[in-house]
Amino acid sequence: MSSTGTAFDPQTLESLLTDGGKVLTAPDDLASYGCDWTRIYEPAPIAVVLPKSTEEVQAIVRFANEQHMALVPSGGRTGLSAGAVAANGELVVAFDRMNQILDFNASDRIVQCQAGVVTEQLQNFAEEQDLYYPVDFASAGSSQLGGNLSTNAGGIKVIRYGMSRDWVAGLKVVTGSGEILELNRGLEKNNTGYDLRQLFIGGEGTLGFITEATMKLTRQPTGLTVMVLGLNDLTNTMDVLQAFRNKLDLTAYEFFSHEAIQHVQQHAEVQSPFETEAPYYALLEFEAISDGVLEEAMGIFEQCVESGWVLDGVISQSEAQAEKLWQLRERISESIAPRTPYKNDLSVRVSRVPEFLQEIDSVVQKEYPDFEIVWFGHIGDGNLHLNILKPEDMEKAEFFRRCETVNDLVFGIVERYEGSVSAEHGVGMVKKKYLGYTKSEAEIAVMKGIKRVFDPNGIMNPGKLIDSE
Ligand SMILES: O=C(O)CC[C@@H](O)C(=O)O
Ligand SMILES: [Zn+2]
Repeated sequence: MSSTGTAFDPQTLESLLTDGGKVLTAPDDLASYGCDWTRIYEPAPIAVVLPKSTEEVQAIVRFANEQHMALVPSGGRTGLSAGAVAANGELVVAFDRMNQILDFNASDRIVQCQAGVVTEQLQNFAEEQDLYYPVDFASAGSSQLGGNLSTNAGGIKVIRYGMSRDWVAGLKVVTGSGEILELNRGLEKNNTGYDLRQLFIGGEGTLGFITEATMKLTRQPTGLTVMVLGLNDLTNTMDVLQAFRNKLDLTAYEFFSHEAIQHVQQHAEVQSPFETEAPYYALLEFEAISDGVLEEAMGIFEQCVESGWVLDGVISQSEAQAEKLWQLRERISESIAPRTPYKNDLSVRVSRVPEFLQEIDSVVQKEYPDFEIVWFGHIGDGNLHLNILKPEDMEKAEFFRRCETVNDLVFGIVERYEGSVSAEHGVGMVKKKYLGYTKSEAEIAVMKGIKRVFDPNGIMNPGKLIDSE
């Protein structure tokens, strides 16, 4: 289903919004609410509806079923796989007005949020309670919880804290058939059969929409200290990771190329970490809870230099310095955005990263001799972001066509290494046709069966993740 079956009347829809939600139809609103950060597809929604409550979402879903109308959920619109793009006359359900923190329980250490709560809002709330919400990424200032959960967002602290999924104590959802389900209700232990909450996390809104989430919080980290190391070889990154990981609990282990830093520096005032120029860099973070931990870290650093893996390094002496060093990594994506990058978000098991990296790198060097390649990623989780930048004088369509001709080679390697074609960005429209490189036919058939149970009329975010038939 791609568009409304009968003539759509915004007023009829608005009359169902009894808690103060509203409907927008102005061209500017359609353009901004109908797309995400992918910019591949032209937004073309029929309207945008901004509900205020779960009951209003339920009314919208029931209305859409009656009208045979497709719905697309919209959060902070920071997605990179076109999971929240409305390009086919759909009704966008935007969660901006469902942005309340509803409840907090200090002894359970859980906080109940509406789906439109912004990641940073939750992080700040946790801090006010002297606690910590550890899922973090560069788009934390605009991404919303509902979108984070629908894509099971990861980010820069996964090595220590896991993905969004690991922090969900409960969910309230409206299914595609218009039922409200309350899943898990904040329980730590609940072995009563299928955990339906997990289907909605990473489900990209194809089964139903998350309207509320009860999130776990943890203790705040102390003495976070950042090291940036210059490396002379891609594969040394893993030797360095192992050396540090054997002795320290890292809270992050990221890597990026010299080209990535150059883009950040052209885009913003961010200093080089040190004078020695290195082809690749690793950024690692740990809690320096004592002088002993710092000494240990310095000792490992020296060993890495002696082994010839590390060319130079810097360690933060204050929170402000740590934040500056993080900018080198966190601002990469925004700095290359104007070059309309073709994105790959690949993962393999950590032990297989060195070989995998080398194979992918040699295919990429051979197949894209005239394109600029930017490597970076959460390498401590086996997650690589490979961005191919569009030459300024090439048409967008021609550029994407050329990049797609190499996909079978790249994803063929991913398949051989039993990796994933989408580590943390979801599938959406962009990666849908490549799902078979990571999931078997039997798995995809089961997914389609599940979709039919929750969304019998196929109105929930159609065309994303899997096809209904
Ligand atoms: O732009 C990208 O390819 C990655 C974006 C984000 O996941 C990051 O790690 O910065
Ligand atoms: Zn990432």
